Amino acid sequence: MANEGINDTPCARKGSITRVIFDMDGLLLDTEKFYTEVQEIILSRYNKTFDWSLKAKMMGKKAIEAARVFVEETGISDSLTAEDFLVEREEMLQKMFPTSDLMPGASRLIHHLHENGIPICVATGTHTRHFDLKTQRHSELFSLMHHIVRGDDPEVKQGKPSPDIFLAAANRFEGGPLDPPRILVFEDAPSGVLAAKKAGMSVVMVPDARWIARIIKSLIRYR
Ligand SMILES: O=P(O)(O)OC[C@H](O)CO
Ligand SMILES: [Mg+2]
Repeated sequence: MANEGINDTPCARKGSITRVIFDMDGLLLDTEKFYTEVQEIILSRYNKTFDWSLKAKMMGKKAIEAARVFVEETGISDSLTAEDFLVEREEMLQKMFPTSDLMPGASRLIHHLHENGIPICVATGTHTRHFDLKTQRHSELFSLMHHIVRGDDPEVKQGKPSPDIFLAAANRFEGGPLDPPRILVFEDAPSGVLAAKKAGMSVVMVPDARWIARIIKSLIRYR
């Protein structure tokens, strides 16, 4: 009777939810902390700090898109190109990604939906090589997905907040064209929420509690 539970949610007012799309980094896998750590290390070299507003602009994007935001927003693009930034962080990330843990509740929710016959998939901005490193300890869970769309998929011309990835993910479910509001997206990133809304889908944002704490602290500081 899982359908009743889903249909009761406020975001399903326009009709019952029939499909679910999951974001991956920071939503199913606790991998956003790796990007944060590496970017803090690199920025400290330039005596700059990595804050939530910059993090929010980078999350969910394709690697090169996020890299351009990083060097331009921090004003270091004269010293470090987006391409060199990617090369520099790669060595650190490659060691971290295979240790990726699941986010709390991710396994339970995926198993619940799968056992109740709700078609589920993943739409992640991450490219295939990083996807393979991040998921190598979680292949059983990801095998429950009907399909997985990654950032280097040819149909994903632009990363989030473009709706490309969610439209591609929706089209790959069986059963023909779907009514977008009846597709529920779970996202952690502001750009991902915007992408899902642009695709006309229902969306639940699950922000990382560690960033919420930082946002609240920064607000208190400026009161
Ligand atoms: O949040 P995702 O799964 O779209 O991943 C995007 C990047 O790889 C990390 O921000
Ligand atoms: Mg994410």
